[in-house]
Formats: sequence, C-alpha cells, structure tokens
Amino acid sequence: MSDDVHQASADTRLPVCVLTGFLGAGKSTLLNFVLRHPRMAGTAVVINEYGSVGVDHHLVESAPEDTELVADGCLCCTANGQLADALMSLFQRAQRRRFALKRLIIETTGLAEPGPILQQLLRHPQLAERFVIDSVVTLVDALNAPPTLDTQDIAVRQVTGADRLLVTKTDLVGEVAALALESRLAAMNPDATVERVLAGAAQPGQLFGGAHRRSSDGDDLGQLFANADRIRFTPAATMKLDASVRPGPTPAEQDIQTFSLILDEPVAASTFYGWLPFLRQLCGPTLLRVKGLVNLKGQSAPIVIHGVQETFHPTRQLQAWPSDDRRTRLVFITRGWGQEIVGSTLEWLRR
Ligand SMILES: Nc1nc2c(ncn2[C@@H]2O[C@H](COP(=O)(O)OP(=O)(O)OP(=O)(O)O)[C@@H](O)[C@H]2O)c(=O)[nH]1
Repeated sequence: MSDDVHQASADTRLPVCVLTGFLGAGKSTLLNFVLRHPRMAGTAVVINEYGSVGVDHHLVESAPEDTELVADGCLCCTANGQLADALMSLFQRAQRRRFALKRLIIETTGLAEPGPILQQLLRHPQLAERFVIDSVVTLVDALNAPPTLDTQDIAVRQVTGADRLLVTKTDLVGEVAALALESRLAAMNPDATVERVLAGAAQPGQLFGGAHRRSSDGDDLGQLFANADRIRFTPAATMKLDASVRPGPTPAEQDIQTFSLILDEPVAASTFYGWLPFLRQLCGPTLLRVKGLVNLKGQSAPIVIHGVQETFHPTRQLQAWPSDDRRTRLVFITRGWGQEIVGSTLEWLRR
C-alpha cells in the first residue's frame, strides 16, 4: 500500500477524502489519530453532524484550526448548499491566513450516503474547479455491521459506494466473525479494498493516495452515483422519505429521529451510571446512537460517552472542557421513538 498522501500531479485541485461509515463506526476516532500524522499537515476538515447541539467537533480533539462544522444538517441533503458554503468558507479562510491548504477530509454523519455528496462536489462549478475527489473511505464496525447491513439501507450504500473499506473494532469480535464480515464486504463491493484499522490507527495513505483515485477528475465516480436514489432527511425532526423522490421507504429511513438532551447542572456519577444502562435496556437496539459530553459532579473535565445500538463503549474522561459551555450535552439518534421516552427518565437524572 502506498503511504504517499498525495502523488505529484499537474492537477492543482485539492484532493478530497469523503470519510463515511454508519453511526459509531469509528470515524472521529480515526480522524483524531490520522490528523496527528506529520504528513497530514495542511489538511482541512469538514465535520457534518446531526443535532442542533454539535458535539462531534469537540470529540475530534486534534482537529486542525481549519475545521468547518456543518451542524444540524445532513450533507446528503443537497438542496441547501451547505457543503458548498462550508468548502468555500474554508478555502477563503485559508487564503486569508495564507494557510497552505493541501487536502480536505469530509467526515459525514453516520446516516449520510456518499452519492449525493459526491454529486455536489462534482456538479458545483466553483467546487469542481478547486476540489477533486480522491477517495470515498467507509468505516465498517465489525461488531455492529452484520445486523446493520441486514436492515439499514444506508449502511449498504455506504459500503457499496466506497473505494476503501476500513473494518474497525475487530478487537471486539472473533477472527471467524471478522473474516466472515470481510468476505461479505468484498462480495458487496468487489471494487474496494478491505483493510482492518484498530482504534482509528490509520495511515494517511489509507485516506489519500493516487492508487485509489478512480480518475483524475472523478467523472466515473459521478457516473457510479448518477443513478443512485436520493434520500432526504429532515434533521432534528422525524425523518421521513420525501415521497416525491422515491416510492417506498426502506427500513433504514423509517421513523429515525434525532434530538439533544442538555442538562444545566452537573449529574452525580452514581445517578448517571444508573440511568445509562436503564435507558439502554428500555430502548434496546432502537437506540441507534447516543454520544456526547457529560458533566459529572466533582469532576474538572467532562466524560465522553458513546453508545452504538446496544453497545456502549467505555466512557473516557477528557483532559479539559473543550469550550466554556460546561453543560451535559447528549445527542440521540433513535428509531421508532423520540425524545418523550428520554424525557420520561429525566426525573431520575435530576435526583
Ligand atoms: N474497541 C474498539 N473501539 C473502537 C474502535 N474504533 C472506534 N472505537 C470506539 O467506538 C466508539 C465510537 O467511535 P466514533 O469515532 O465516535 O464513531 P463515529 O463513526 O465518529 O460516530 P458517529 O459520528 O456518531 O457516527 C468510541 O467509543 C470509540 O472509542 C476499535 O477499533 N476498537
């Protein structure tokens, strides 16, 4: 595998890596790791996240200054031009500050599909002049992927749309299960390479590097997604299929909701650690994702929690608060139920 971040080329446009993967697959973890690599200097990042209270950019601790947050919207909703705005604003900021921008990573939400994002990059004249798609890299969570691929159409599209599939969390499954998943992925997308990445430890060449650029101008990528159906989401509200776009919802699109929980006061650790498993039991696998920062009483810095379906990863304490906002902020992505369920448990948290 080539470790060159960007092969020499007459093309002066900035290479773009679209980093995707279903909810909780490990995108931010990988970004945190790879952005520290010296060869990633000059990398700008666009982070797209759900929920009116953005937390992802706080979770990417090594995010460079040139990070643009596109919150409360999904980049695969093409109509609102958020991607174009974010990219142009990054570009102009870099020029103003004489920052030598060399490449760009777009981290999508776990519910975005790559096709419409690539189409935006290819079809927007100003973007197409400045940026070229280098690769679509999809992270696949070895623990959760088998059932997710059975039921979530978006997860399937993320796999089939990738140039490179990076399988994460193989430490949490046996070798047999990991190999079975890799065979399944290879069958679903024979065109993509399948590699393992543990705890985000990827090399720059796994995100960028001419070997995986399908063509210098991305035309064939555009072709690949030209016939893809477009799914529209309404973030922060019940997300339903836009009936004018496609005739019947797939399971992945039914009744997904996203909302945030904010607590002004610190929570006692014992209360919080009792509430979390209760919520998990109450909701089961329909709690697609919960993540955020928690202010525990008596702690000088927040803890980070990550739940992906029924798996809750060990909590982690940050070294310091990432901003002046010291509130507990949790973002939920659920299927089939909404904030009323979480709301009904709040008295517990306030005890
Ligand atoms: N055991 C294990 N945990 C991992 C690995 N990669 C990521 N994780 C954990 O998985 C959880 C979710 O990781 P994130 O990087 O936040 O996932 P994400 O894809 O950015 O999540 P969304 O933005 O919500 O879609 C975190 O607790 C990570 O520490 C891995 O290879 N092994």
